[in-house]
Amino acid sequence: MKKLVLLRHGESTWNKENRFTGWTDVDLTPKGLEEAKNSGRLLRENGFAFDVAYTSVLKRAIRTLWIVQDEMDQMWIPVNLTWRLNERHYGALQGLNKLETALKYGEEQVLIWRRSYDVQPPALTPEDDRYPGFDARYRDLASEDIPLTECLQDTVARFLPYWNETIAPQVNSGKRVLITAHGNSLRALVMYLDNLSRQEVMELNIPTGVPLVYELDDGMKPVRSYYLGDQAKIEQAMQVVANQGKILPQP
Ligand SMILES: O=C(O)[C@H](O)COP(=O)(O)O
Repeated sequence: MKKLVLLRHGESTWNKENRFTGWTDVDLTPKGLEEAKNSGRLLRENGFAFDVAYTSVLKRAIRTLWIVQDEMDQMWIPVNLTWRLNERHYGALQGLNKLETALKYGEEQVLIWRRSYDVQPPALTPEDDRYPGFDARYRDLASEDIPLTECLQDTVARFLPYWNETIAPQVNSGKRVLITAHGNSLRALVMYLDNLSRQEVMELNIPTGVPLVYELDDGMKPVRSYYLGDQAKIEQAMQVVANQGKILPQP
């Protein structure tokens, strides 16, 4: 049986402030650091070990990986960083508070921006300070690969070739692979692995800092997938993610 572990980074400062983040390079909060440490501990206690790891070029995912490696005493494994695992680019929404955006544009519109498969959020202009083309880490990208905004379909389109050409062959050859990435880049992968419809993927919310284990057969088809940890708490954490763009009655 082939095994693959997916891990969304721990809570970031902008997760805590409920802001659309996308490619903004924010760091982990103390709670996020703790979630990363806990993930590493859970993986170690459950007998996991890795041969190779993949992550994005954003520090919340990179730091989560470092903490997991440290906790597992596996600082030595090869680590590959790729922009193709970055969070979905949230366009001109990046930096805005999700609740304030729902109050301004309506919950329905925010749900469409967050979870529809093929509706892009409003785009940045290339003059915007937030345009990734100004950032040294993307200087070798072709300009058509640098997003101004992305819907999930765009994220699937930039990530899947990397999965097929680089990560999947490693998993297929029996290497134990860890991917630390982001809510929506991981939704793109889960959609592909579990063959989810556009409708089904709308309901998929991945919590921060909880390892998601996939067991795959020889044809790379998932036989089973499960989160490691307290299942009731994980359900709650998924609901928290789902609720981020909702206008909820005050308790
Ligand atoms: O980029 C972000 O804001 C988050 O990492 C993911 O956000 P979402 O759950 O609102 O898509």
